[in-house]
Amino acid sequence: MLEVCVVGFGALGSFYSFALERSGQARVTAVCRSSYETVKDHGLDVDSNVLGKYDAWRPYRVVASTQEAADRQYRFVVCTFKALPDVISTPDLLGPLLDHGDSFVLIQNGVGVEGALRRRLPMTTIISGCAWIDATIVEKGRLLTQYGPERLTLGVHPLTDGKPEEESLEILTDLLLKGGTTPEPESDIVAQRWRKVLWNVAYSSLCTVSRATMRELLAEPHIELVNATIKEIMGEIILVARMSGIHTGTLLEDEAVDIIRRVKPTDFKPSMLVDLEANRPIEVEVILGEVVREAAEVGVPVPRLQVLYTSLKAIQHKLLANRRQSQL
Ligand SMILES: NC(=O)C1=CN([C@@H]2O[C@H](COP(=O)(O)OP(=O)(O)OC[C@H]3O[C@@H](n4cnc5c(N)ncnc54)[C@H](OP(=O)(O)O)[C@@H]3O)[C@@H](O)[C@H]2O)C=CC1
Ligand SMILES: CC(C)(CO)C(=O)C(=O)O
Repeated sequence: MLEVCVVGFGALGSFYSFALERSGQARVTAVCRSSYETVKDHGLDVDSNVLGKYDAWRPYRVVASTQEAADRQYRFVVCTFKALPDVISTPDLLGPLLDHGDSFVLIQNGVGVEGALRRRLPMTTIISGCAWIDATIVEKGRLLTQYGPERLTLGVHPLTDGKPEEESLEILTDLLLKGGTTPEPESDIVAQRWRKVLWNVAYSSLCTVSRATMRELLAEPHIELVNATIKEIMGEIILVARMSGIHTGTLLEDEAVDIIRRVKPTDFKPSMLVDLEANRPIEVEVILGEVVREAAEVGVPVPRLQVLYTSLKAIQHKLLANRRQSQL
């Protein structure tokens, strides 16, 4: 049995833990925070389009802290907490687990999420993943719901000396396939992250600043205006990516057209809006901040991204202030 530690037992943490254990070849130590008592005492109900239904599932081990988890070596330490470098860096959050992982796996949105961990662990394998999935934890941590399809693009983040390490990626892909999910190994995960950030910068930001569901954002009276704005926002990101030498398999321009064609006016809320409504910090730095900083680095003007970034920074400021207030 392979030992796996999953830090952040929310929507994606519990979904991929369930899949990993379903492979029959891995056992998961789940590091929980607010859901610790619930998961330990009652387990988790799963209602997933991809993985099926299950009542009161418990991972192999449930612990309340990274300290408690750090009593053994793990083949994979999987990070499925929100990427919030303006709140806490990934190495600081992982704490003692940094010395207990053969490979670290980041399943998070945004670009540049690997940076801080790579600087702390220059020669350790980091697998980076972008999930295309709609999953949520409801009923105070008791129920995982997952709608529609699931896809997880995975790739090895380059080691500092540029040497590729593919074995861990093969093992992880195999476990996830056996567990019933759809991992897609990619040779250039940085490019994949830029493809995904097109969606998140455009739709997550606009839905969050306007507090609109996709149906409200894409409503008939203003759909043409929204689509034109989305194209301009994506155009800025594409220019930054091009100037930064990001090489995607297909043209980012084609990807953008495809994304706009595929989005549906449903009641879906991007995870950034879900976080805002739940008074939780939003992933503004890894979704917008990194792109805006890269734009400055390569000298590309990004006026539309600046406006979105500034608005979301102000929202984040309020969310963090509320949080400090409630902790007093
Ligand atoms: N949900 C989705 O459908 C999708 C999510 N993503 C991305 O995947 C990543 C994970 O998202 P998601 O699963 O939705 O997030 P959730 O908010 O559902 O889960 C995050 C979990 O991490 C926990 N956590 C945070 N800090 C710590 C800590 N210090 N120690 C232990 N646990 C901690 C949280 O605990 P607590 O409850 O106490 O805050 C929470 O349970 C994000 O980057 C997101 O953008 C990408 C595509 C789709
Ligand atoms: C693109 C999407 C909806 C996941 O598939 C997402 O990343 C999010 O809600 O933040």
